[in-house]
Amino acid sequence: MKTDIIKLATIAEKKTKYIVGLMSGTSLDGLDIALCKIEGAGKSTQLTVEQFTTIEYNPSQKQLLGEHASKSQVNLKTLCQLNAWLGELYASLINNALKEWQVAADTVDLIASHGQTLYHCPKQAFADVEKLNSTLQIVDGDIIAAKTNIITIADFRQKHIAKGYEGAPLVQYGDYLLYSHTSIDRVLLNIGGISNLTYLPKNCTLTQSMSSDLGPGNTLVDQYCRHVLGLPFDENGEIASSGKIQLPFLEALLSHEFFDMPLPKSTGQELFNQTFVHHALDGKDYNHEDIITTLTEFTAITVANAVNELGTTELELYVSGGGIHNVFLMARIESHLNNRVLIKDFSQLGINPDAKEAALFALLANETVSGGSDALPFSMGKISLPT
Ligand SMILES: Nc1ncnc2c1ncn2[C@@H]1O[C@H](COP(=O)(O)OP(=O)(O)OP(=O)(O)O)[C@@H](O)[C@H]1O
Ligand SMILES: CC(=O)N[C@H]1[C@@H]2OC[C@@H](O2)[C@@H](O)[C@@H]1O[C@H](C)C(=O)O
Repeated sequence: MKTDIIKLATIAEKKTKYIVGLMSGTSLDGLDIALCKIEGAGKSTQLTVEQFTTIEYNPSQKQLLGEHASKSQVNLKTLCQLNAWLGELYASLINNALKEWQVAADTVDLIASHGQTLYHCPKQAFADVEKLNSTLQIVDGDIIAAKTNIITIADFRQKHIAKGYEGAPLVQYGDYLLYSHTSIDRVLLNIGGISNLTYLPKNCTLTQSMSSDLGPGNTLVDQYCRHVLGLPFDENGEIASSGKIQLPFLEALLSHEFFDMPLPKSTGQELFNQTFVHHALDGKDYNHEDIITTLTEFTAITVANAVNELGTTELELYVSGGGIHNVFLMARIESHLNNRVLIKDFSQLGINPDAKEAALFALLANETVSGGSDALPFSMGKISLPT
């Protein structure tokens, strides 16, 4: 036991660390594994993604996760089993990836595990939750640590809650440390299941930067494709390109009170789901294409509105997340930005956009172990030891 603590103290002093970051997002598509080389800490951090893979969940795994994610009622027994089973699954996927990359486990300093969000409950969006923000990510760090023999830091969002925030987005910290610029205003947009952005005004401090969720990214189209059309998603936005925008439906979607709340805020599929779409449809019988086109336009408008409301005229906008592959969505965002903002691919910042979120958690683990309070105001994540 003490040897693990001494090892952790040695790791904390290392100038260069190898940290495996893990992320499984709200799309429930698979586990992202990023082996990151991290030099330094705080504002002098340099992060390189050395290896990256996404291991897609198989259909029965997706179904099991889907049955528990964002549901107000679940089977408690299977939830309990899921927590342990995901730990076993993650550990075996990490061990396999390291083997494939020919990386010895004892050269990896830490694993940083986000876990699977099952429920996200910020108090400002839930009338029945008067006093507390709460969020729940499962996958037990002890199982990952014991089965990989690597010290694991997991469950990053609870400290954010404990410090009075909503538990999300956490991306602000990584974006600020890695990408803030002395003379350029930057916006880093991520379009995953839920969309979010980080605003980094030129030469900003952490408190002058801001991250917020913006609303549904791909999740409503994904859910419609999956449940109604039997497709995983709208490949390249082809269905959206073939339909018409239905204005009454669009207006009903945009009338959700989340969009009246000021930034920063956070959300999830607890609010933006099939039931929300059903209410917005209000019994109208549009064809599938029109529904998908309108849902995609809804995402484009909410994203572009948030960027426009920042009030910055000259900025660099970098985009990551699976939504970048949706050609129709990206064209509509550009159009709602009045084509005055140059949209850049996140890879121009030197990182594979698909690896960005997994790398963020590697960076947060690095701060927890080696950071000073001059960089981030508090540590995040709980430490699990292998022995
Ligand atoms: N070729 C493609 N064409 C259109 N959409 C795509 C394509 N590839 C991925 N996507 C979209 O991207 C989604 C996955 O995005 P991503 O992996 O960024 O989400 P996530 O990380 O799970 O979500 P979050 O960031 O909310 O946690 C898919 O579900 C799909 O909607
Ligand atoms: C509760 C939760 O898991 N939120 C995720 C989700 O996926 C995107 C958006 O909603 C974001 O707020 C967050 O993830 C990113 C990585 C974050 O915390 O910055």
